[in-house]
Amino acid sequence: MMKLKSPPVNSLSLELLTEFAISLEKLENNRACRGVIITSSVPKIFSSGLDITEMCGKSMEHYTEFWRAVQEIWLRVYSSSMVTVAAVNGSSPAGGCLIALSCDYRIMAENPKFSIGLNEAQLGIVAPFWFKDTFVNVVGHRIAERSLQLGSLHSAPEAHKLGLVDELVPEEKLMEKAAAVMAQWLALPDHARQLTKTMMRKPVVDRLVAHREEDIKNFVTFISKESIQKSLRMYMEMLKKRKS
Ligand SMILES: CCCCCCCC/C=C\CC(=O)SCCNC(=O)CCNC(=O)[C@H](O)C(C)(C)COP(=O)(O)OP(=O)(O)OC[C@H]1O[C@@H](n2cnc3c(N)ncnc32)[C@H](O)[C@@H]1OP(=O)(O)O
Repeated sequence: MMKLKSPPVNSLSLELLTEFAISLEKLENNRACRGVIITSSVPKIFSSGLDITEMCGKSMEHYTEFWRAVQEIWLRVYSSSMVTVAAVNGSSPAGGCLIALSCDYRIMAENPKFSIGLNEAQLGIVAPFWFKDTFVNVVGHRIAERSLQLGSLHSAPEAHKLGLVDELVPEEKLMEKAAAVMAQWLALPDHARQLTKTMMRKPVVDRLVAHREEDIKNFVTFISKESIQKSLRMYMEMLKKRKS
């Protein structure tokens, strides 16, 4: 099991992304480990997505390093040879949702206050093509298009209805259910499951691998624009005001 543990809201900072990638690599290289459940140790939050402070007021070099780390975590989770189950025990916007979408199966706590989705448009930013591809592969084109354009965050019941999460369970049953799903997936021979997963996901993975440097350049150019920096600053202020 891998628990995201970076209070208060599991923002995906460069540090957390790097630790996460190293842990996944260790598990991937351990032949005895055939599956991983990804969850959070922060109450009510799975992950608040990318750490916005990593994308605000920093140097081009920093944005480059940060975006490479975001790409890396997606590549590792999406193309993992292990069975990956997301036990979504709280809200999971944007980058948090991407991690869940990249797993083989998503179980979410049945709490209507928890929300999940790719809300980038609400921040005035655009979800990159590989976020979009991952989303389309889970929910289909029409639902992804509407949800992405509106930057929708869906409540847990709505997310289940849309197919964004596979199952809802009472919060206290989440880990038990995740373990049961894992056992079900692990009952199959690894090689058949792994080859099938690769066949289904390879085109999307290959697309980023082929355009990785271009994608980094696009991100750095986009995020460095003063208009985008202003949108992100305003969004952070809104988050802080909402609190007070
Ligand atoms: C051409 C290529 C273009 C590429 C463009 C870029 C694509 C970028 C892709 C992905 C983007 C992202 O992932 S952006 C992150 C989006 N995340 C969100 O919108 C979530 C924002 N947060 C919330 O809605 C809430 O915080 C919460 C629901 C997650 C939790 O609510 P709660 O009430 O429990 O907590 P607070 O809101 O009080 O937050 C506590 C504390 O954390 C700070 N915070 C929250 N989220 C983030 C974040 N994502 N990054 C950094 N900091 C965050 C919040 O401001 C509070 O800070 P203070 O205690 O200092 O006030």
